Formats: sequence, structure tokens, C-alpha cells
Amino acid sequence: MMTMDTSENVSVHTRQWTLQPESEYRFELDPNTTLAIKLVSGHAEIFGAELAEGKAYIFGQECKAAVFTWQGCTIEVTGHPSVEYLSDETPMSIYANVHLALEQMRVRALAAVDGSPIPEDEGDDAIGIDPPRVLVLGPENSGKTSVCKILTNYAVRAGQDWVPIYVNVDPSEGGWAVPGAVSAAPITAPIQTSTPAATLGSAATSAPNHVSSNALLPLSYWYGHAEMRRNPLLMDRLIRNLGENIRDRYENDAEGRCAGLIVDTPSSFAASSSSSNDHRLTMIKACVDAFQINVILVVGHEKLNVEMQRTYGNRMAVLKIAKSGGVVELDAAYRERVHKYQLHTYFYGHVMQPPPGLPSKAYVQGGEQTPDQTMHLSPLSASVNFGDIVIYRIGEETMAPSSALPIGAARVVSEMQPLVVEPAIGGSGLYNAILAILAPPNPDESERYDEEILDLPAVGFVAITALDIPNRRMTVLSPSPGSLIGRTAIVGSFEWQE
Ligand SMILES: Nc1ncnc2c1ncn2[C@@H]1O[C@H](COP(=O)(O)OP(=O)(O)OP(=O)(O)O)[C@@H](O)[C@H]1O
Repeated sequence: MMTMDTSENVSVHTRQWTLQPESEYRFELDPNTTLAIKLVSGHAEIFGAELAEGKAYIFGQECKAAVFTWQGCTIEVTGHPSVEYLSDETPMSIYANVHLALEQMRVRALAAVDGSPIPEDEGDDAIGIDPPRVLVLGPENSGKTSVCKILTNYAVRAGQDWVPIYVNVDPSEGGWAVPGAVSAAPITAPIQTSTPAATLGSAATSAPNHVSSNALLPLSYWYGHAEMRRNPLLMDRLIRNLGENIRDRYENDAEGRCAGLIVDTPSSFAASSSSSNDHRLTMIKACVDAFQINVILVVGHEKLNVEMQRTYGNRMAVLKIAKSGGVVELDAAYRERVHKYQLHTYFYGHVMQPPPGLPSKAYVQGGEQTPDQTMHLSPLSASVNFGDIVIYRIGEETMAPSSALPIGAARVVSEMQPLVVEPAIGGSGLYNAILAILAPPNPDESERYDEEILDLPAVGFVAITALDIPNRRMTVLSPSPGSLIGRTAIVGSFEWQE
């Protein structure tokens, strides 16, 4: 371990760690600090994505992660994490075995499509010729997202050109969009880890083209809230929409289909408080149906495992896998801050400065070589008329006072009903609101239907930063220049904070 002074008199805290085979270096960062990690020798990976030797990878925004090695390695770490330690107790060999079983399913599925001989089934169970479509369930902080990343990255690295689909139905996570969205994306390159503001890597929707060479093209629907219980019916519908889109995509791509898919879920699918019980089983069923799930992985939760065995064990593989001791308990305040980082990154991009003492060039952020300010986005603030965008809220009335109703009449709003929000009415809830801008509705009027809005994917997100009621205008912050006039938007419960 060494601490040294550079010519600029900045304290540089750099030290080397030697990792034994099958062990990992775990770290946690405080706000406003960054950490750089360089692989000096050997092989290492972060949630399944390999590190290139000699490159400094940078981490920030309270990132918590681990560098794992199968064969042993030496890494050089610069910066001051709040927590750092080595551990040789990891569930990685279990995860690798799961990967091998999934890989076998892919290979058999492809052989069946190509009409070549189907390899022998090495396991005990007859696994058929279906590609793996995996649902990952587990309680809060069990490491579901990390497991999904590891399994996806191993598939991408398998050397078979698999392009698995990663599905994120955890709206508090945000995936490649903003928190409140549920999405799916084909994964062509390993998902890098550098900040919780982009747990699943950066998306093409907000980054300019020149930095998004390996960016993903996710399909997103806007749920608009962090919590599943806010509107389970809407969630159910969006899950089914995602599933339908994926089935359409695969219709003419029998080989592509063989890579399978991995579904990351919110912890509320596993929570067993009695009030949420019905909903969560309905949500699990919605996923099983929508994504034609044939493998369920339960991360570290015996009761849920037994429940899933009972419900689905006769139709598919249900497997309990160990939780990693490295998974960090994230509290509500941390999750709140991460939502803020995610929204901010969506609009402004994010450049992480390397820790003091490292040159600001020559580091890698999120898998992209980002020498200068290329991850900085310049969002636009535009003033639009109230009438230019039609804004809906799903299944919640906020505006018209009940006194406007006939005496004795109760307002009945179905959970799924899109209601127009009138910005000119006080209490519209639009000030500082995040809106999802939807894809255009069907151009063929005869194909339209009342709830079509629920089935339109989100093409981008904007924030309303000012409302001028007397002049009927609002200021809208948007990461990309396209015109908003005539667009349809949905507002949820996420707020923009500078
Ligand atoms: N082995 C590890 N070492 C260090 N940090 C880890 C490790 N595994 C996971 N983490 C971190 O712990 C946190 C929680 O993990 P993760 O997001 O995978 O859990 P989750 O079950 O998906 O969470 P949620 O409760 O949000 O659904 C994340 O910040 C993740 O990066």
C-alpha cells in the first residue's frame, strides 16, 4: 500500500491487491468520490464483464461492486472507497454452473433450429430444445440484478455470438431509460458497471451517436412509479406488452431466439407481506406467460423457492441459488439518491473525474473510451404551449375538485383509465414532473382504441421545469432536439430536481 504526493501536491492513494483464484475485491463508494481500478496481471471481471489489462476503469456515484477473478490476478486501486475488502467466499461457481446449464439449452435449441444433431443432455432433467427464458426472483438486496448481469455477460462472452435479451421489469431500477420505466434490450457486448446511474450500461436514447457505438436500443414502457403496488394492473399490462414485442421480434429470427432472455424483477415480487401477496403472484404469472419462462431462479429465499416449486415446479426448472455475501443493503435514502443520479444522467450525461492524481485521460467509463467530455450531453430547454402536448395520467384523478361533480356522485376512475391532465388547473402536479413521450399512435384511425396509450412505448423522457399559467406555456427540458408539438405524454410520480 502506498500514499504519495504528485507534483501538484495532491494526495494519491494507490495500492495493489493480489487476489487468489476464485476470490473478489469488494468496494463501496461515498457520494462525490471516484475510484479507479486497473488490472495489472491475470484475468478479472466485474459482474461477468472482463477487465482489459492495463486500462484504468473508473467508478463513481456511490457505486458498489466487486472485481472477481477465476484464476487469480493483481489489481491497482486508486482512490478512497468507504469500504474495501477481499473475500474468497462467493457464489460464483454456482452462478457459473447455472450459466453452463443455460448454455447447454442454447446449444440444443440452435441445433434443433439448424437441423443438426442435438447434443446429449448432460443433466438429470430432460431440458428439451427450448432456449433458456429465465425469471430471476428474490427479496430486496439479494443481488438479483447482479445475477442477471453475470448470466447475461457470460452468455455474450460464450463465443457463440449470442445476443440475449435482458428484460428489466423493476421500475425502481430504470434500466437504460429513467426510473419508472420497464424495458427490454438485446445485449451485444458485456454490460459494464461504473455507476448505479446506469446499472445496465448506457442507452442510445440519451447519449449522442458518437459515444453510443456499442449502446443498446432498448424498448421501454413507462410505468411512472417506483412501486409495483401503485398500479399492479398497469404493470401487468406493460409486462405483457414487452412480452408481445419480444415474441414479434423473434417471429422471423429462429436462430436469434436461441440466445434466450433473462428477466430481472423487483423485490416486491418476492415480498411476502399479506397485502401484496395477490399482486405479486399475479405479477410473477404475468412474467411467466409474457416471456414464456422455462427457468425460475430464486436468489437466497427458501420460502419463495418452495412456493415457486409448488406452483411451477412441474412445468419448468425452479432453482434456488445462493445470495452473495457481497451484496450491499441499500436503504431508501440511497435508492432516492440513485433515482436522482439516473434522471440527471439521462438529461446531462455524466463525466466522472478520475480520483486525484490520475491523469484525466486514459480511463474507461462504462466500457467506453471517454477521453474528454464526450459523456456530457447538452439538453435543450424549450418553451411550448399548453396545447402542444397532450398529457395523460393513468388511473389517478388529481385535478377536478369533487365539488364539480353532481351532488352524491362518486368519482370512479379505473386503474387503467388514461385521464387528460390540464396544466392550467392548479394542483395539476406537472411542475417538475417527468413525462414519458410516447411513440405516435396508429396512423389508421380505425385501428385506434380507448386505452391505446397504455400500449405505446416511450421514445424519450422530458421534465417540466416551469409553468406559466397566465400565458399558457411551459418550459420543457429534453435531452434531444426533436419537436414536441403534437406529441402524447404520460406523467407518473417521478420529479425532476436540479
Ligand atoms: N459481490 C458483490 N460485492 C460488492 N457489491 C455487490 C456484490 N454483489 C452486488 N453488489 C452490490 O450490491 C447492491 C445490490 O445488488 P443488486 O442490485 O444486484 O441487488 P437486487 O436484489 O437486484 O436489489 P433490489 O433490492 O434493488 O432489487 C448493488 O449496488 C450491487 O452492485
